[in-house]
Amino acid sequence: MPAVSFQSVTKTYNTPKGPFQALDGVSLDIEEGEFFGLLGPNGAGKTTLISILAGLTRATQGRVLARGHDVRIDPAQARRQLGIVPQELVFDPFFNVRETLRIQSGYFGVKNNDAWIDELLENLGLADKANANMRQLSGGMKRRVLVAQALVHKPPIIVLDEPTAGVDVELRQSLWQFVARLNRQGHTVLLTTHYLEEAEALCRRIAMLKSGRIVALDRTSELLRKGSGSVLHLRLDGVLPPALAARARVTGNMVQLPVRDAHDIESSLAALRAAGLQAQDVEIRRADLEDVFLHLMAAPAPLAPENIAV
Ligand SMILES: Nc1ncnc2c1ncn2[C@@H]1O[C@H](COP(=O)(O)OP(=O)(O)OP(=O)(O)O)[C@@H](O)[C@H]1O
Repeated sequence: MPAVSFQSVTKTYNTPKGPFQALDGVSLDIEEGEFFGLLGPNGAGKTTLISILAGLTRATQGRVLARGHDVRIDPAQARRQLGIVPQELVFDPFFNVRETLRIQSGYFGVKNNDAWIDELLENLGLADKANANMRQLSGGMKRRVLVAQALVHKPPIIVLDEPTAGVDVELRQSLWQFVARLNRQGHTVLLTTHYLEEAEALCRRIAMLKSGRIVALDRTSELLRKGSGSVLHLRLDGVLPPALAARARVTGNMVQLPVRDAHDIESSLAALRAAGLQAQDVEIRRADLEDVFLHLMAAPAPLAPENIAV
């Protein structure tokens, strides 16, 4: 049985301008014990998908199961399987950190949970803040409490929606160490992130969403292998010829050009010379997940579900 199963999930929001389809037939199984990444640009539908899993939003069509429990038919059991770290910081300002975690424990019917609460506080660098009032904490500290809150009932499935947005390097590292440890202990992890290097380092499989559809779903290593091979990095004063500009990523005078092989490198440099341009600081690097991501996001239309390599 998969840890999470999204089955032909569709979501249409009613907006003042009329219906808006945020998800269009998303099907996806996440296996028990997987570290799974959900990537996509702003507005792709990631949070909508997670909100449906969390029971906060209703799918217009389709089914979502958490360890076999339908989030619509059996919401309490489904919710118990999940520890969800939301994107937004929402708290009751009247409690301190320990009280906040005890209340959350009680909500899930977990009693005498102080040993685990202490372990969470320790691992998330919150031990000295246990008695601090929530409103006294910095944004980064509040985010740590959100993570602790999500984990307080030792959920088999941990869902992290952009957990490292606006978080310092120290917390990022300790958070990932802790989540990786929980994953090794058997917890399933579903992560959405804009930090592609995090997804590349942590996730065994990745789904990429674009305009509410899955445009890629594969092992991270396969996505990297199928990606554009290598990338030619160079500095250029001048305007790229149109044929190269169509496939290049340009930031100021830095140009990144996906290349397949030595011949492609040679012909790209020759095209620059022919245009009277002098490339400087030329370097060839292995394509990373960001290159694959940008390549897929630049594609004109998302793939129909039946054309996706699984
Ligand atoms: N309650 C809502 N009513 C109407 N439209 C909505 C609502 N919530 C989300 N949307 C729209 O649905 C689309 C998907 O939004 P969603 O928040 O799921 O994207 P996302 O991939 O999580 O983006 P981000 O990376 O910015 O968080 C967006 O176009 C968004 O504007």
